[in-house]
Parts: sequence; C-alpha cells; structure tokens
Amino acid sequence: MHQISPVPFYMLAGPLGTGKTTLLLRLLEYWKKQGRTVGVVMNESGQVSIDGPRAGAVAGQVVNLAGGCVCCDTKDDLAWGIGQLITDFRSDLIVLECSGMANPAEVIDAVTDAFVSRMVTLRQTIALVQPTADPEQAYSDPVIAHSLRCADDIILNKRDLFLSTMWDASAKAIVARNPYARLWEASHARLDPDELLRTRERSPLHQPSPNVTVDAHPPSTQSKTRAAYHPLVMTVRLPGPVNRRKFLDWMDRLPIGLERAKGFLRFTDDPSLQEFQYAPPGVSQVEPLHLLDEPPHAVVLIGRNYDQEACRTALLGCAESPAPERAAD
Ligand SMILES: Nc1nc2c(ncn2[C@@H]2O[C@H](COP(=O)(O)OP(=O)(O)OP(=O)(O)O)[C@@H](O)[C@H]2O)c(=O)[nH]1
Repeated sequence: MHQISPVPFYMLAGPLGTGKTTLLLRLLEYWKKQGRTVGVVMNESGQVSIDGPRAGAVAGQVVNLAGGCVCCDTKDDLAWGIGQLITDFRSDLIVLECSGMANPAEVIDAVTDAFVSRMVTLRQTIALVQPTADPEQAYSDPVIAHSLRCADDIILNKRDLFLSTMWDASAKAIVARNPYARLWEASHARLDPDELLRTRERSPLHQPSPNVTVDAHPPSTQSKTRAAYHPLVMTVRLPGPVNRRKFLDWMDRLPIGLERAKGFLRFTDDPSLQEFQYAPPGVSQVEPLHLLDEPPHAVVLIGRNYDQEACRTALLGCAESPAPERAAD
C-alpha cells in the first residue's frame, strides 16, 4: 500500500474580520513562488463561501467547509477535506482558515487525533486579532481567548485603524494571556513570510492538552449543538443584479449589532463582479474584483442583537425587480 508521510498543516484562527483571509492570500503567493502544492481548507459560517473563491484564484485547490463552524458543525468534514487534498490533489502543504467563530482548541484536537495525524502534522497556529478599547473584557470572549491561548504566533493587525494607546494596551493584554507566542504587529497582515513561518520549538502550551481541549464547551463530535457563544449567521442569496444607489444606501445604514458582512454581487449599471466587505471598525466597502469562476451572488451577515429579518428585507429590496413579462401578441 502507498505510504505517505504527514504533510505540514498550518492553521489561521481568530475572530471575525481580523485579517485571516488577507494573510492567507499573502501566504499562498509566498508558497506558490516556492513551488509548493498548497491545499486550502476554507471554513466559513455562511451557506455560501465568500473567501473560498478568493483563495482559489491563488491556490491550487480549495476545499470549502461552508455552512458551519469547523469547531461545531463541520468538524468531521475536516478529516475528509484533508484526505481529499492529499490523495486527490497531492497537496504537500495544507492551510486551514478557521471561520471567525471557531474555537481553535477544538480544531487542534481534531487534527491531532490518531487518524488525521497520519495525514498532517500541525506545524503552526497563527491567530489574528485586532485591538479593542477593553482588552480585559473583549479578549475573554471564548473564540478570542482560545485563539490567543492556542497560538504559536499572534498577529495584532489593523495598525492603521487604531490609536497607540488602545494598541499598546491590547498588545500588553495579549502577552499576558500567552507569553509563549511571538507577537507581531501589522497593517493588512503585511509581514515577512520567511520570518513568520520560521519554525521554532513548540512550547507545551501549544500542544493539545487537557488545558486546551477541556473547557466549558464540550467537543461537538459528542453533541452536534452549536456553541452558545457563536453569533447568528444569515446568508442572503441575491436573485439578480442590485441597484447601486439602493445598495450603497443599505451599506450606509448597517445595524449596530452586525459584526461582519461580506459577499459577491453585481450592479445593474456595471458588468464587473463586486466584492462587498464590512469588518468594523473599518468602513463598509464594495469594490470590483476579478475571479476565475463566477461565485454565487450572496451576502453573508454575522452578528448578535440586530433585526435579521429587517436587514434581509432591506438587502433584498436592493435587487432590481425582474422586468414584467410581455404579454403574448
Ligand atoms: N484598514 C484595514 N483593513 C484591513 C486590514 N486587514 C484586513 N482589512 C480588511 O478587513 C476586512 C476583513 O479582512 P479579512 O482578511 O477578510 O478578515 P477575516 O479574518 O478573513 O474575516 P472572516 O473570515 O470573515 O472572519 C477586509 O475588507 C480587509 O481588506 C488592516 O490592517 N487595515
């Protein structure tokens, strides 16, 4: 039987909208120049993958685990996705971008079990976070706390958007939570990949251990319920091109409880594909984008404490109503 050695596995973790895909695209370019055959596992919580097509434009192969969180709903699919990348696509390196709602401790647990560890060796866990006004409270959120705790490398990203006082207090709080990780500071995840990926001894904190995997949130393979700390995800499929003015109006009035939104669409007055992004505190943006394949036109909205239905109705209201059918002569 054909025996394969485990391939290196990298995990990008961290809360919603902190720059994981931005970093992933940089790493994919780097690995591509090195001649690596990279397989990407892209986990997204919406029913439609938005980041997968962007990564697919650079990487050889992307397996999308959309429609759930890799620590809850799609944990079993992770082993299948890794197996597919190795056996079908001969990937010699695999990188997983966790959904911004995933608990990386659960994912470490999944990729280091007896079965999956024959296929991959966890090489590095990189967490991306952004500063906050109240790091003590914000970094206690389960996803952030676990991301910080499990990481070998932590990137404090979005330097351009935050004042030094908030930045320094956040950096201090991060180091207090994980003094063993290397802390990087960046804008738009601009770092030297050679430096970032340079391996070093893994500290015991980074190995899967009872400290990391046993906590208030039991492994989801035992219970298929979603972790209670996850925000709500809504995917709105657009029936056709949208009216530019109405969509820009909608973008200007996004509800406060919305934590992340992204999607692909077309305007009625422009043939280009458009990418929509909203990751507070940044402003919402819609920009033309070129992809190899046409992605589904949809917007994924993630948040807590906002009127989902009102948001969906307003978004669908941007779609041009189809021209009335002409009566037969
Ligand atoms: N101003 C600013 N924007 C950034 C920076 N890094 C990323 N962004 C933008 O923030 C948005 C979210 O970035 P992504 O890389 O998609 O973040 P993510 O962590 O993959 O998002 P999710 O997968 O949805 O959790 C995009 O519009 C990025 O262009 C940064 O350092 N500064």
